[in-house]
Amino acid sequence: MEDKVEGYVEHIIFRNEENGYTVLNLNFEGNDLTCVGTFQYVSEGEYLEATGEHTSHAVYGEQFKVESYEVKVPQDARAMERYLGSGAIKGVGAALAARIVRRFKEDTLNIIREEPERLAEIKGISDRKAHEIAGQIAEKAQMQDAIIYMSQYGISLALALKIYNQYSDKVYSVLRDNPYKIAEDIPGVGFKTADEIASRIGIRVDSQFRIRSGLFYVLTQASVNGHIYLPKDVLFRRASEVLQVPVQAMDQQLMDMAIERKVILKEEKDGQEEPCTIVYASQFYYLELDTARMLHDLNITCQDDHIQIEHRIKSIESRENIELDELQRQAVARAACSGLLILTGGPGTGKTTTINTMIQYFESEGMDILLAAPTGRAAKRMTETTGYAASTIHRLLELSGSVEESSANVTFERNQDNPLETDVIIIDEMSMVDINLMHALLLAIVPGTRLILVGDVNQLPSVGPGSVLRDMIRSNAFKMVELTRIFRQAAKSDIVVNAHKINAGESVTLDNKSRDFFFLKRFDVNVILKVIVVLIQQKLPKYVEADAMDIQVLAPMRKGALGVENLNLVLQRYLNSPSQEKKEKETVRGVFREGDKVMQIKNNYQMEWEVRGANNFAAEQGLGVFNGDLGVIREINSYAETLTVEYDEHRFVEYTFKQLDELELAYATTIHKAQGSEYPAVIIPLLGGPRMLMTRNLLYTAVTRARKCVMLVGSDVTFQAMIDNHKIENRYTTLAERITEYK
Ligand SMILES: Nc1ncnc2c1ncn2[C@@H]1O[C@H](COP(=O)(O)OP(=O)(O)OP(=O)(O)O)[C@@H](O)[C@H]1O
Repeated sequence: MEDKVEGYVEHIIFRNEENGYTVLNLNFEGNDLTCVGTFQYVSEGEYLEATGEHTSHAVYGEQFKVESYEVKVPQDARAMERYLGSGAIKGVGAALAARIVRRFKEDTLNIIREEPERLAEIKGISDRKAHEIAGQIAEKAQMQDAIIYMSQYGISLALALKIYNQYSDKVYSVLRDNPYKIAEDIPGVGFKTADEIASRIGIRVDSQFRIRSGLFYVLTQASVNGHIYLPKDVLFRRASEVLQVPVQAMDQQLMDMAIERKVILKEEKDGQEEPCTIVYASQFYYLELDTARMLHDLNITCQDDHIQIEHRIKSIESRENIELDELQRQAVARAACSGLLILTGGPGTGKTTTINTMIQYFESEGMDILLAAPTGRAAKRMTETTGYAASTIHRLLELSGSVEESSANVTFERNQDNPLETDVIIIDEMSMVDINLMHALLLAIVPGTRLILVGDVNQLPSVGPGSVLRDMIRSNAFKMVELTRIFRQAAKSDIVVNAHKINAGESVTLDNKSRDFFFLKRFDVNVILKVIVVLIQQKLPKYVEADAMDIQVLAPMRKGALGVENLNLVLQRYLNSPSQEKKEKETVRGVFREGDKVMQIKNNYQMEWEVRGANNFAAEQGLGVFNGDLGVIREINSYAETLTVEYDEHRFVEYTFKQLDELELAYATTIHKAQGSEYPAVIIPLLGGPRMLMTRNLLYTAVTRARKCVMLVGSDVTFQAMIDNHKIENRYTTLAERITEYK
């Protein structure tokens, strides 16, 4: 039976800001009642009239299930006092609320609204404060109305608050005229969300705003897949699928967007006979253009005495007791007299040895050198192999403000106004650097500084848009040394030798006579899973003298029986099975358990870590956990709602349960995620997969992640098919063209 109750919101016990589900205490004339329901907007101290049903809950006892409710303007003096003094109005506490109401009685709210200056009659309230209080009350009412208005179009409370904060009272006209604007203005809101809202509001499918927003959405989506632009016909075709609107309706809108400089249109040959129109989101066009210009400005050749350079290199060789090969020597000499140099080569071709000699060279010249790499793990490896401190590029540029990385709106303290003060900058793992990061890096480098870019162009391209290293090489505009010889030391390793074979498209002998490269032919998913467990639990740790946790499974895909998600479930079950002693935390994406291997999946420069000494004292503290960092869950505390992970070098990081979306199980990871990292042993399950994905450079990247042992498990047919699939991911980029225009 339906009932009505009314009273003040005494206390909000629980609230889900996403869907508005709320449990609160309602107080009416001294009696407390627990109410449960969906409240779009509610705050403590408000007076509610609710319709619903009295129920009895087994654990929580008497409750009122709210069907609908109305927020009432407080009518009597007591209600007003409670409302004002609830803490909802900044600067007004219970005592001040009591004084205000004592003076104005039932007229309090009317007076605040109509003649706010009269509040100043009360001791302790200045004219300014009086207006502030009135402003807050008006604002609250306005916000409440706006949220209720938005809720009729299915807009969640959390989103409604964001929208309101962006537009305040203009929210009505924005939603009525062009709801697609929210996709442009509010971070985290995409075309799809805006489109759903628009359809509920009744915006026409062929509205010009919808078409424009859809075109822009398709361009943005393309950049998520690495592209800088799209050919116009590809853009129209994809937009037509998304919007379900014929291509003919799009030309006019695209022209308008070009006039507004939201997009840039260019005629480009794009590898074809006839030039075709290509479309950039403006931001990307200028990213490439500026990057090309800055690269051009850095690319100066200094006049140096070649004989002296050779002499200096020789003395380093004799001091270090090495003999560089001709190309390595050329690389060092070129680095000495060029503003910009690219050094490439596969595994074991002597890149690190060359970098080390360059460092020695510049040091002997008294120059300052900075080393950096795109990921935390790559930077750590660079530090280990060179013996000099290397940082991430983000850290080098002193990322500020935002927790998020790799998006265009990240800001850096180091930029054109505050450039890096150094003579030489060496960047490793250049293949992973996307156009945003390259642009940011170049902004912080003044011409005259030497920039040395080191990488292996056959690795997978950057996750973010662009293919900077490949395009720079393709432009032929910069000095480059490509190391090709595999050194004797490295040639003993079949990992290195086979990686080069894979890269050259040659067959690899799979007779398991190797000491570090094995192929276990298995064709049944369950058998493969079992083999992987045995390898990690029993065989590999001893073989490579490492902990089971350091053996990394690398899979091509996330989905499927041999995808990362399923592998992690299986491996968690076997390698860290549930037990009384291990606490667990359930999340939407599965269970985390003490002892689990996990990975941080985004850069978080604000996250605190500490190295714990005796008695758990913090012996050292610092900031920053990076995308790809691997650790082990040491403690789950369900009272404090925290989960503690131990990362390399005994760094402990405490996550609140709310931050757990930054973590993922990491017994297995994708090959893409492993880029820039190395592990003592890797296991690569291979059993079919989409041709688009199963490429030569994916296999090459996976194999080159292993230091001591590669263990492939699965089908040799898939393995060979990957070697044969030399389809380099075709990215729509024009950095090479822009560079050439500067030549
Ligand atoms: N000029 C040289 N003479 C003799 N040995 C060399 C020379 N240059 C490098 N090496 C040896 O070859 C092996 C590979 O070299 P290095 O580690 O520099 O290559 P790399 O390209 O950085 O390899 P990776 O990418 O696999 O780390 C090492 O054992 C190194 O000592």
